[in-house]
Amino acid sequence: MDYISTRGGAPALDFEGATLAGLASDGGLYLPRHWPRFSEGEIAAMAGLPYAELATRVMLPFVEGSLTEEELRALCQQAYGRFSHDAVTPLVQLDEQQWLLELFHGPTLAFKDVALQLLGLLFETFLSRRKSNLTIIGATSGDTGSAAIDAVAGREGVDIFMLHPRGRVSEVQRRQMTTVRAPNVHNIAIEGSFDDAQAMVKRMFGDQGMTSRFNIGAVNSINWARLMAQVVYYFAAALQLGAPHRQVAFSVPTGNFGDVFAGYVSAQMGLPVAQLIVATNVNDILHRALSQGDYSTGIVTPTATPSMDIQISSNFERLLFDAGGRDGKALAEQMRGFEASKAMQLTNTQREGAAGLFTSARADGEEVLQALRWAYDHAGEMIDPHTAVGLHAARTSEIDRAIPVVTLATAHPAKFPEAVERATGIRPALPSRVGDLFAREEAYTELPGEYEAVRDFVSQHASPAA
Ligand SMILES: Cc1ncc(COP(=O)(O)O)c(C=O)c1O
Ligand SMILES: N[C@@H](CCOP(=O)(O)O)C(=O)O
Repeated sequence: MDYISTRGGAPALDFEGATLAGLASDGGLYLPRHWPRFSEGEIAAMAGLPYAELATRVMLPFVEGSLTEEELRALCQQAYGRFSHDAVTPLVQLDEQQWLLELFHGPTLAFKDVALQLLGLLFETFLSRRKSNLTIIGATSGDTGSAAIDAVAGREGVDIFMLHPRGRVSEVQRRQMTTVRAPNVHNIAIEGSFDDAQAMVKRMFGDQGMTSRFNIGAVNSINWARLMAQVVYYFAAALQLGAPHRQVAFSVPTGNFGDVFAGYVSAQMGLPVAQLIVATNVNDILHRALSQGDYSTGIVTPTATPSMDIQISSNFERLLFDAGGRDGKALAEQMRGFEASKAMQLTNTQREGAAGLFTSARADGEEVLQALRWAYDHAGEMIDPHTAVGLHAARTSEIDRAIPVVTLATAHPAKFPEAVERATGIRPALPSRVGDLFAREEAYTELPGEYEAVRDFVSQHASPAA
């Protein structure tokens, strides 16, 4: 399988190359040249498989040429062996139509672990083959940071520099990053929003002064391997609910558009996905883009769902490319316009391509609290506020009653105790597996929201390319 850039100007790479490259050299994002498709019989044969085996079957076509089936299986068994639930991503029923897919049973309590536990192992495998090293530069609104740090802390040949927007992540999220003491982990709090941090990360991939000295790599969902691993749990959920013989809809709390794009990929692979609901908080650029074609940014508003306080959604570019006819040159032009004006209109082809599968909804602060309360009062489930954005969208969307609707439960409620307590009156306790988080000492560097400051810090602390 080879991978092409959404902007048409970078060389095609194999899976190993795309995983280590992170972002394409033309500023685009890598995607498989074509979507592998399973037959109905092949999907039916996946029912009941243990998660690591299902992951092996679903991801195998994507890693062809870079990993053997046995190698992939061994990595999946190792990655998913660290989850605290045997099912890895268990499904919970809320009422006749509504379901939750719990994605927070990994080491750092958010859905990011599902992909990042595997990505850490993929890096290790590929770097040892190449006798090479990697300088990871990442941006986080709270959850990617801790999951990536957990996945690579102490690993040979990898340095990680993780930028978070100062004061805009929850205390649990911050501590999960800043209390990890390993010489290869560098936490940086910058002034500004997640979007500012993400823009600096992308700029570093295009900075020749940096790329000539360091092997820059990505752990954000700009890295294709992240999305590939997230496709698996759509299969896991749909198979339990009767796929391939029954359609299933998903509601996905959305920020950077990575998780919901993984759902789109599952549909391209043959999973009977009836609908993907893109659920946003008041930072609703994606809701406006999908409902009106208007992709124009505003000021990022801080909310009780900080991980989704994002306006520039990296992976939306992947959808615009695929649903818009895979015209890299035209998309590069469109993205250049967007980068200059921070606004663009979707073309008719892009809107029609997306409309087949995607709908969208937006939840304000009060609606988030109401959804949290409903889950607790009605089904006895304590959910986190991001999940509540998804649940609000699921319950207010018009979907045939015969189709189950699965909301992705993207984080453990104890990561956001204030919002949960406000809605339910109960403060959720941290699971014992995160240990003495509040007793540990924190360490991080504060930098202004200026690219040059971050670049100089990375230059001083990273290991030169090997
Ligand atoms: C808890 C939580 N929910 C939802 C999201 C949104 O996911 P995505 O960025 O893949 O759209 C994030 C951050 O990405 C998150 O951390
Ligand atoms: N919500 C994310 C933002 C980064 O998204 P990613 O999926 O592209 O890594 C976070 O928690 O950091």
